[in-house]
Amino acid sequence: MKNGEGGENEEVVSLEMLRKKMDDFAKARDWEKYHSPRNLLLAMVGEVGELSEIFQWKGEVAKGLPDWKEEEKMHLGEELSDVLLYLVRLSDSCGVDLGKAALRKIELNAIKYPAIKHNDHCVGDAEHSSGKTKLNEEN
Ligand SMILES: Nc1ccn([C@H]2C[C@H](O)[C@@H](COP(=O)(O)OP(=O)(O)OP(=O)(O)O)O2)c(=O)n1
Repeated sequence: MKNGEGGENEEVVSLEMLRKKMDDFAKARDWEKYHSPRNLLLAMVGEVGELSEIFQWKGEVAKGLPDWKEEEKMHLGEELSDVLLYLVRLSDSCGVDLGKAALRKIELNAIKYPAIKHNDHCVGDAEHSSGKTKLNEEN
């Protein structure tokens, strides 16, 4: 079922749900011994490579990928999922609560990069404007 379609089988996907499913998956195959932090990191980087290959040589692509075939989007979803699942598993294997860590990081980002008031001509405090912020403003 697609997101937003409704229906009684629709579940909200949480990081905790993915963490538990990956744990069950590894236990059921006796793969816990292979799921060390280093192995999981390398596996995730490999999947980032596979994800990159999908975009390789295509040039810039429009947001929402309107020109892509359904099967290409399905493949993209699979590679994005591989990266996410290994990241979730890596975090678990390191004893890091990924959801909590990510929320905290968003708060830290907001302090480091204060929001710009709407209708302001000033693009932000020069002290806080990083190269990245300036690049985004130009796009
Ligand atoms: N030791 C392993 C092997 C696989 N997986 C899980 C996590 C990933 O979601 C997916 C990765 O499987 P593959 O290594 O078969 O990679 P792909 O699905 O990308 O297949 P391929 O590389 O053939 O395209 O399976 C895992 O948890 N632990």
